[in-house]
Amino acid sequence: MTENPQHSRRCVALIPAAGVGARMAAASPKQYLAIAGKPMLRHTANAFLASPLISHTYIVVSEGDGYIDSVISPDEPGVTVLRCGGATRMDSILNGLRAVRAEVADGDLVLVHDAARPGLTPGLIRKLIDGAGDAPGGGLLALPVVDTVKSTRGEGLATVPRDGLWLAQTPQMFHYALLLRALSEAPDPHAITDDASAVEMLGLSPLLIEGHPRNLKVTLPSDIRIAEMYMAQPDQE
Ligand SMILES: Nc1ccn([C@@H]2O[C@H](COP(=O)(O)OP(=O)(O)OP(=O)(O)O)[C@@H](O)[C@H]2O)c(=O)n1
Ligand SMILES: C[C@](O)(CO)[C@H](O)COP(=O)(O)O
Repeated sequence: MTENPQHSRRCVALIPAAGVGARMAAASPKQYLAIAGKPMLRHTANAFLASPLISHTYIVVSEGDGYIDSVISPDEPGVTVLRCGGATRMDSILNGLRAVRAEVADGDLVLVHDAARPGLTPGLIRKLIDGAGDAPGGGLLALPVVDTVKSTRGEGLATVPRDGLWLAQTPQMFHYALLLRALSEAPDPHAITDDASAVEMLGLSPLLIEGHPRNLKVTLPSDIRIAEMYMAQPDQE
């Protein structure tokens, strides 16, 4: 039973999981690497399946993906695998949005979340929906920058003032119609690395909701042990 008493709109998850994990340089795509005894993607899907706020979860994988059926059983309730992954993360998300057009209403909230962020919890999902579910520009989990930021973009080394700087996480949550429009109209979708950027290009300002370090994106081999440490502390947030 999905908890949704005060809204007619539903909340659905869309997990882009069609990457190759080049920076991880593993034998399989990183979303299938074992973390605390389970494939990374299983942890990520479980966070949404355990949330009473999420009506359905869609997972976008590459057309020739040979791993997914051993992680998500084809008849598993509450989750649908879409074999429409694209050349980039944004292509995969846009393909996924178009694939579910008949099942998702324009006013439904879509929570786009990286398969590579297995530390997500139902508590963080609720925090995002409660904090930004009614915001016209949607919202995303993010962490304020706590280190000094250096830049080598210009001549020599420069320090970038860190006040007001945040590191974007996912889920990034928007009404279905807005996100579909933003990604479809983005002038150069391959130049943007997150969904909020496309929404910002429409002149909207998604709300930043403080996430948690456990929700890190597992990108490099050194991230695996960090993720496993957090997996050992279930539902810390
Ligand atoms: N064409 C792509 C590229 C990425 N992703 C997904 O987007 C998420 C975040 O991307 P990233 O961490 O960059 O994953 P990869 O692209 O696999 O990693 P790399 O850049 O190291 O190859 C991941 O869950 C990844 O599976 C996707 O669905 N389709
Ligand atoms: C969407 C994201 O996780 C927000 O930080 C990030 O932009 C993904 O970047 P990647 O290069 O596709 O991993």
